[in-house]
Amino acid sequence: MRFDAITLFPEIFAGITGHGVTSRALSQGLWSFHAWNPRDYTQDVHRTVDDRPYGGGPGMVMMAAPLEAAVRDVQADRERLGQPRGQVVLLSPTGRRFDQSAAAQWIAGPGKILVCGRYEGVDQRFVDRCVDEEWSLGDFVLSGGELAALPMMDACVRLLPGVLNDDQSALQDSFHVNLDGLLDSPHYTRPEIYDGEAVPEALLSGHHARIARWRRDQSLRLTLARRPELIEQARRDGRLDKADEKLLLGLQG
Ligand SMILES: NC(=O)c1ccc(N[C@@H]2CC[C@@H](O)C2)nc1
Repeated sequence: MRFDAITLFPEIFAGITGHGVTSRALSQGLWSFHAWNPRDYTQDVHRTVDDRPYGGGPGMVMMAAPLEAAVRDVQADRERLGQPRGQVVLLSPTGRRFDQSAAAQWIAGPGKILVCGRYEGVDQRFVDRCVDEEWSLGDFVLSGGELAALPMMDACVRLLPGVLNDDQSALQDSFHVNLDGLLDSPHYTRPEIYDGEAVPEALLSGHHARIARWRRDQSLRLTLARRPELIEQARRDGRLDKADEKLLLGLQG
């Protein structure tokens, strides 16, 4: 999977290219990353990438020309390497909401070209001419598209075969956040007694079926309390078994 980022601050991407499982996966060739700075595609001595908004208003807007020139260079680079084109994505609060199923869809494709805006936004003519999709991390405003692109890239890379091996954090079900779309159960590690607080006895039993049942019950309780709609979704998808339904019946009364 190849990710390209059009960004004024390539160093931000060190957050995933330089640390942790995503960094190791990069060095193993499980994915690739290239940053392209619009400032490198300016013609003037001041390397201008932004200007004041027509119609007035606060702040600055990113100009179309440097952004388009960068996107065209990415596409030419992919073509030169015989790689598929890849969709141009603008990170924006007005975009479609990213989630785990979006990550699963993204990794099925050739890899996105992520346009990371700064200031108040980007010239609409660039959007009309070059952008295929707009995606949002959530209903909030960030200082730059990079801060939405990073988590999306991380969620995708973790799903690639070979990135998370079996004994790392629980294998991700490709459709939902944690094991089959329920919220994760609580985690504990040494010491067994922490400031007088013990680890739940089930987890010390060494009885795998009992441990799995305890974790499942914890997930169901937490999901019912915080995200009941995920219970409904699991029920519709037929992912709740009889023991699950029995527990839920007891909780919901
Ligand atoms: N919720 C999000 O995913 C999101 C994405 C981008 C963003 N800010 C950038 C800065 C200027 C404009 O290009 C958009 N804020 C929020």
